[in-house]
Amino acid sequence: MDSRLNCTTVKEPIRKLDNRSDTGGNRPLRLVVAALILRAGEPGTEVLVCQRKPDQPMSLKWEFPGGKIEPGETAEEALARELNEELGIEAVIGRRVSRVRHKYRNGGAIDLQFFVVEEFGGALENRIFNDMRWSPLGELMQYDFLAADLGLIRDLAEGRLL
Ligand SMILES: Nc1nc2c([nH]c(=O)n2[C@H]2C[C@H](O)[C@@H](COP(=O)(O)OP(=O)(O)OP(=O)(O)O)O2)c(=O)[nH]1
Repeated sequence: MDSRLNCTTVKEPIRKLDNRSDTGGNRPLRLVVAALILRAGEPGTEVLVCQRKPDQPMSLKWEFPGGKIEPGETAEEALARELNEELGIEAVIGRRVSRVRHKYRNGGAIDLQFFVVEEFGGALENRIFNDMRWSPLGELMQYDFLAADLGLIRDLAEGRLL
């Protein structure tokens, strides 16, 4: 009997299981907050969209500014801190409009909450993004957004959320 063959047949399912856990199975859920920063545009509302840098994971994808909640922070505190770090503004965090859970193939699972920001102090400054633009809500589908954002993007573009 060929024991090496047995070894191979036993190993294969184990490798498959390991891959499956890479998709988020046993990694901690990351709590993330992001902002829909709105302004009155012509003819309708515009929202700030940001592009990830070429050297970041999920490079050049578009997202909303924000990041992970740190221990001891509320969602609103975390978002205000991230917006200050990323854009140099003092944001007034408004109502939460959406919450989704998503599993990324290599990055584990995230719990993502979106808040509206209609007021902020200071001048917007791009500190970390590859690009940043004001987009009319109806044009959001033209950007290559992160997968977790796609449901929200569709709702915003079709006027169902705001
Ligand atoms: N800020 C933000 N993050 C988002 C959005 N959609 C979405 O899936 N994410 C994901 C990307 C990241 O995995 C995570 C946010 O983490 P982060 O901003 O603190 O750090 P990061 O991109 O360097 O990610 P990481 O490598 O540290 O996990 O949430 C979004 O609209 N805005």
